[in-house]
Amino acid sequence: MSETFILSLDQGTTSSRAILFNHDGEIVETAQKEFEQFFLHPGWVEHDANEIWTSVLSCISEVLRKADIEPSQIAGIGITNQRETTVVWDKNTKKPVYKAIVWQSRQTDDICKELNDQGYGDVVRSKTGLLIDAYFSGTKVKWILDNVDGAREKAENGDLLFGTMDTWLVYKLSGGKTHITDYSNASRTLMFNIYDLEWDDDLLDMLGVPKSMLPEVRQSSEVYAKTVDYHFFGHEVPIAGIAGDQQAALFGQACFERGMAKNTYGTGNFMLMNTGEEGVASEHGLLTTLAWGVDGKVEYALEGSIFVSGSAIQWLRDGLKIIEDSPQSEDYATRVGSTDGVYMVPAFVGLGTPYWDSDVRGAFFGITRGTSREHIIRATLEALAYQSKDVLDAMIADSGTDLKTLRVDGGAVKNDFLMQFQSDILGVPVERPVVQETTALGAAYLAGLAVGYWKDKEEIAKQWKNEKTFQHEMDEQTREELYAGWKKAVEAARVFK
Ligand SMILES: Nc1ncnc2c1ncn2[C@@H]1O[C@H](COP(=O)(O)OP(=O)(O)O)[C@@H](O)[C@H]1O
Ligand SMILES: O=P(O)(O)OC[C@H](O)CO
Repeated sequence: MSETFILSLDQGTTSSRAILFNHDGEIVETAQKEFEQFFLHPGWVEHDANEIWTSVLSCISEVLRKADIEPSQIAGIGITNQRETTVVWDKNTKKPVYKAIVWQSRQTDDICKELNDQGYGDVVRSKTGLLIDAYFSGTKVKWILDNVDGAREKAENGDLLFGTMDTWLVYKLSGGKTHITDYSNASRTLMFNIYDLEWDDDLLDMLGVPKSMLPEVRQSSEVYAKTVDYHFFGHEVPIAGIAGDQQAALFGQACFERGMAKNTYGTGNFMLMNTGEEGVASEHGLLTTLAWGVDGKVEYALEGSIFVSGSAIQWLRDGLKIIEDSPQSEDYATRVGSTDGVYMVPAFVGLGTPYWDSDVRGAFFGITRGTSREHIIRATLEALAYQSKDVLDAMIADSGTDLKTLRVDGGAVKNDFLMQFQSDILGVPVERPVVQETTALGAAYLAGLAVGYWKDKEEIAKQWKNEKTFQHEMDEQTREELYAGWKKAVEAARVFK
């Protein structure tokens, strides 16, 4: 019999990927396609859901062609996705009624302010583990129903469906037969009660969203549907795993024990700590979220969400044009011994954890006549590490446990300077795994468990391999002084609004 593989579809903020994994959890082949970002107004970010769908299809055919395998050799498909990004479509035409509103988009800030002023904050927090912020899907659905001609009426007639990208892709792959999501994605919508594990009528009333729009919520590892055959040249492949990308990365990093944590450095930065079968309510600006539903039970995580990290490096490249590509940031940063007191606060779309301040904007501090391109670049990289220190401090305070090591992944972890500085500023070792595509790997594992490709979580945990550990070398006094400077810079940026 020929070898079989798991196909993982990673639908991210800036690109879609298809990655084939083998039984050892190794990458066999990858395909990637970027798609357009629409910035209609300052602070708005939108995607074309149809373009996303075609980008995924083209990645699937490319990966099969490059790996030279038959669709019958795919044992299962796992899907992982940029979370919260919201698409609403008409079930009769199967076409979106508006662009997909991206997680980063701030177009619902006013709706959020109004809901907060009406005093809904506490009830939202106690039911969803989130706070009322434009980041989450709920107010994005409301915005579409309020602003697209005829949308509310159609929604009330039961003609419109809502989904995050996982839901949209399963719907398309199944030929419009299956309208589902998983616990991890549902927990980011602002409409799902993470303790009762049900869509919440009070929250739906608050937002004016009809229940008929919502997908059925399923486990993160089970067979939901089969692909309609024409996408896979005559073969029906089981779609067997779904998780939001950050929860999938937690799974791919094998953080199965309570207290284990990972940090992903992509467009934004997301640190998640597994808190087991107990949802821990945060008092320090973290989110409580569902990690996954596997084997009939759900597990929870504490999460710190930072909106801008790798995208600040992209801004150095595309906005300031002072580097040609992201990896070059490391060359420049290491040409100077320090930033000479320069700090950068990358609050391009406000600040997430732990500040939750949507009005603050980015800033540089401490600039002198001697400040060079190298200092500016180094300060931007260091800001990524300081933001993660803010989150880790909140996590330690909320969970009451110190972190032994931090597992890292995402595009920017290839930057050794950043990883070393991260370890120095946190005062904990940073572990970079061999397979850094942990998001895709996590989704592959979830699908593989459902179809019996892997036996259990123990087998998966054994596959995790460390590529490099960054040990902290900075003395405590320097760490404290540097971090105190960051705190001052953030506070100063928050004053300037
Ligand atoms: N060597 C590097 N140093 C710093 N940042 C990097 C480096 N390589 C990639 N990045 C940043 O990582 C991000 C891409 O990471 P990725 O995980 O692919 O993001 P996403 O899934 O959010 O689209 C980009 O913002 C890019 O600027
Ligand atoms: O697409 P990424 O990797 O930037 O992840 C986006 C997050 O899921 C947003 O919550």
